[in-house]
Amino acid sequence: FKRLQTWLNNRAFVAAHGCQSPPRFSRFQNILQQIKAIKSHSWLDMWVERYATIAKTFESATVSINPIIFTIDPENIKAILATDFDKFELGDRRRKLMYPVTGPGIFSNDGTAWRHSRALIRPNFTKMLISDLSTFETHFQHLLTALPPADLHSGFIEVDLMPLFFRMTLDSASETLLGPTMAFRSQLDPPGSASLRFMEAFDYVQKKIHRRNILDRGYMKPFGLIYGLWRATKKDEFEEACTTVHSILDNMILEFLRRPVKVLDESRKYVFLEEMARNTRDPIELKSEVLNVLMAGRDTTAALLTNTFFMLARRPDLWARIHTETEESFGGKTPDYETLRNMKQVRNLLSESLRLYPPVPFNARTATENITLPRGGGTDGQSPIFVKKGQQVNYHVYCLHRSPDIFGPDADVFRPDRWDDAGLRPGWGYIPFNGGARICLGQQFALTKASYVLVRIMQEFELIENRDAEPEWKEQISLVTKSRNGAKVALKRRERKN
Ligand code: HEM
Repeated sequence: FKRLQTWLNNRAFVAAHGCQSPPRFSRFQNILQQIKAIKSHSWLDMWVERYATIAKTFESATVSINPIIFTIDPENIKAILATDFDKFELGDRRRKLMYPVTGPGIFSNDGTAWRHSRALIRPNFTKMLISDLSTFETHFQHLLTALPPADLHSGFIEVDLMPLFFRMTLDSASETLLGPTMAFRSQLDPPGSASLRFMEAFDYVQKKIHRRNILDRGYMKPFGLIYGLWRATKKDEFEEACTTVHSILDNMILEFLRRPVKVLDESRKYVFLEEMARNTRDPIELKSEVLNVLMAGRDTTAALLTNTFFMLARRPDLWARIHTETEESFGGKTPDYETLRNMKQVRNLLSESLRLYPPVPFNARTATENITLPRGGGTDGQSPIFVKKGQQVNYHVYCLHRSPDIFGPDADVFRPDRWDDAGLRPGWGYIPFNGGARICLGQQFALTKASYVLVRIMQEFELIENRDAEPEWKEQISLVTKSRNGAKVALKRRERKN
C-alpha cells in the first residue's frame, strides 16, 4: 500500500510540474558498451558519443536497480550544484567509497557535518596560498634531484614526469598540511620509509576503490557478498593499505598534539594542522580532515601537471610560447605570486588542459526529495524532468567540456588561444573545479602550484621532446583521472650565463 501511495504521489508531482520523460537507454546495451570501453580505455569517449547520439540528458541503468539520470546540460548542472543545492547530496555511494580511506570529512560529508567541515577548513585556504611559494620551490628542487642523468651524447634527460609530479604533490601537500618537520619526502626517502609506505598505500587504495565499490551496488550485492566471504579467507590488501595510511597519520597527529600549542604568529610559515587545531583537538577529526584535503588536492594537481606536459611534449609551438612568456616575466628570477597570476599564456594553457582533460571527469549527486531538473524531457528535450527522491544524477564534466555548442566546432581540439576570445563565456559549461556551494576550495592553490612548476621547468629546460609512441591521450581512471601513459618526455637543460 505504501508503494502504491508513493507511486501516486510521484505521478501527481510529475503532472503538477509538467515533467516529461527523458530518452531511455537500454540497461543491457549500457553494460555491454561500458565493459568494452573500459577494456579499450575509451570509457570517457564512449560517453561523449552517447551524449551526441542519444541526448544531452537521458536515463539508463547499469548494476543499479533504479535508473540513473545522465546529463551534460549546463542548466541541469546549475540546478544540481547551485539553485537546488539543498535538495541534492553526495549520498551513501560517496560515503561508502571514501570512508574506509579518509574517514568523514569535507570531501565525503553531507548536510550539517559538511557545513561544519567547510567552516573549519575554509579560512585556511587564503593563508595557504600566499605563504606557500617557498614550499613549492623546495619540492621542485627535490624533483630536479630525482631526475635521471642526461644522456652523454644528446644531453637529453629521458623521464616519465608523472611519478615525479605525484611524489612532488604528495610532499608539498603534506608540508602545507602537516608542517615541514612531519612532511613526507617521497622524492628523496629510501624504499621502506614512512613516506614511501604511505604513498604506495595511498595510491593503491585509490586505484582499487571503484572496483571495490561496484560490488556493493544494486544487482551486484549478492556477488559482493560471495566475494566478501571468499576474501575473508585471504589477506585483504585494500584494508591493509587503509591501515597503513591511517596508522602513519595517527602517529603524526598524536606527536603533533603532544607538542605545546604555538602562539599565533603571522610571520611564521602557515601549517594547516596548526590552524585547525585552534578549533579542535580531536585526533580523529584532525586526521580525517587532513586525509580528506590530501585526497582532494594531491592527485588532482599532479594529474593536471601530467596532462599538461603530455600536451606540451607534442606541441613545440605551445612550449615556445610559454618559454617566451616565462623569460619576459621572470628571466632567471624565482617566480612571485602576483606575476604568476597574470601570465596569460600559462593561464590559457592550464584552462585548456582542465577543459579537455579534467582530473575529475564525472561526478554524481543523489536527490534528497522529489524534485525537477529544468531540461531534458519530451521529444525536444526542453521540458522539465522528474527526479525521484533517492535517484542518482550523474554529470560528465569531460563530455560537457567537449560540447560544440559551448566551445565551437573545434571543441575537441587542444587550442589554448580559445580562452582569449571575449565571446567565450561557458558559465556552467566549464566546471573543472565544480561550482556552487561545494566549489573546490583549493582552486587557486592548485593553479598557483601548477603555474609555478610550469614556469620553473621552463626556466630550467630549454627543450622538450616526446618519448611516447602513443599519439593520443588515453584515460587512466581511478579516483582522479590522468594520462594512462603518463608524460614520457626528454628534457634538455638550459645554460644560463648569469
Ligand atoms: C587541478 C586541481 C584540482 C581539481 C581539478 C579539483 C577539483 C575539485 C572538484 C571537481 C571538487 C568537487 C568534488 C565534489 O563536490 O564532488 C573539488 C572539491 C574540493 N577540493 Fe579540489 N581540485 C583540485 C585541487 C585541489 C587542491 C590543491 C585542494 C587542497 C589543497 C583541493 C581541495 C578541495 C576540497 C577541500 C574540496 C571539497 C569542497 C567541499 O565539498 O566543500 N582541491 N575539487
